[in-house]
Amino acid sequence: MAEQELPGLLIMDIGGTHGVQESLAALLKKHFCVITMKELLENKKEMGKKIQSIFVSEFRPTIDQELLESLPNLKVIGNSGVGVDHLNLKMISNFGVKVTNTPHAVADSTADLGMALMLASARRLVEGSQIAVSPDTNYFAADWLGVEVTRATLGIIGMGRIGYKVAQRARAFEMKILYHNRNRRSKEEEQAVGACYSEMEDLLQQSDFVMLVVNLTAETEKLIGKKELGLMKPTATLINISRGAVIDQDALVEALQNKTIRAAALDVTYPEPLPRNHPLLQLNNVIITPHIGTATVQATHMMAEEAIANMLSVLHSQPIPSEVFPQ
Ligand SMILES: O=CC(=O)O
Repeated sequence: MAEQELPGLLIMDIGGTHGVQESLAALLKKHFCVITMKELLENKKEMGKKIQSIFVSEFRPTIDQELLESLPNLKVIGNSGVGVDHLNLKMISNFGVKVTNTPHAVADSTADLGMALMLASARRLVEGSQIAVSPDTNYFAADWLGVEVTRATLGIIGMGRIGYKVAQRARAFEMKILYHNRNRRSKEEEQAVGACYSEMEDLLQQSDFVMLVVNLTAETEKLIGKKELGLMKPTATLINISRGAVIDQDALVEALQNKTIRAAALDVTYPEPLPRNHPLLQLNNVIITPHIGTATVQATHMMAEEAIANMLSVLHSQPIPSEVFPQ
């Protein structure tokens, strides 16, 4: 029997700064004929016809009209990651192409990072580490006291899969957990993690730590601005593991400079990376990590596996585990 040709899959590259890790490429090659962007550009006509799917990893390749027009047989874009704000869903759907994401694979690693940022900011880990390695050995811990996470109040804004995992972890720290979400969780789910539904204003006023875990949409853009920051306690810390644009960054800079809130810990900013002279980088009450919520060996593999399952189900006309639709 003739060997069946594997469906063509476009990826940015293998290895290098913007490429897919070798081990993930090997995983993709088990199910697809992998074609890099360079190979497509070298032979647009022939390669373009072969490609039925695109694996988008770390927002690459960029999906624009020109690329979609050059791929007449494209059926699915498998995004590795949960956030799809970098994809123009409406335009893609006008080409009859489906989009999928990986909400299951990202949840644990992103929730872990949320906890890591909260703890690091509370206990001033970055400053402490800088002090420990500085040539000046004459320092006093009393000059840079942190605050405790244990038994503090955590306000989670966005109680989807990741938000809920944060609540599970926070419970082990005996935290009082408030949450705000479009849809309220069931009584059983609330009780299982000890979380209380709260209106935004109350949550902002009462929380010692406010963690943002919402998707970026037209409704959540600049969700946290001057007014919301003004409601937070001067001792409170803002943690963002969603998308930078959920915060009005100018208002955040002002709040941190004037110390109307204690600190911020941000895995996401706008833009990424920030220009080196950005005021957020000049402040010592801010921790910034370079969008590493899913940057673990385990999560990157699980994301590739989830994306593969999604893409194959589209190509085999089977029910799609995680399809995303234009709003
Ligand atoms: O940012 C990470 C994701 O969208 O999964």
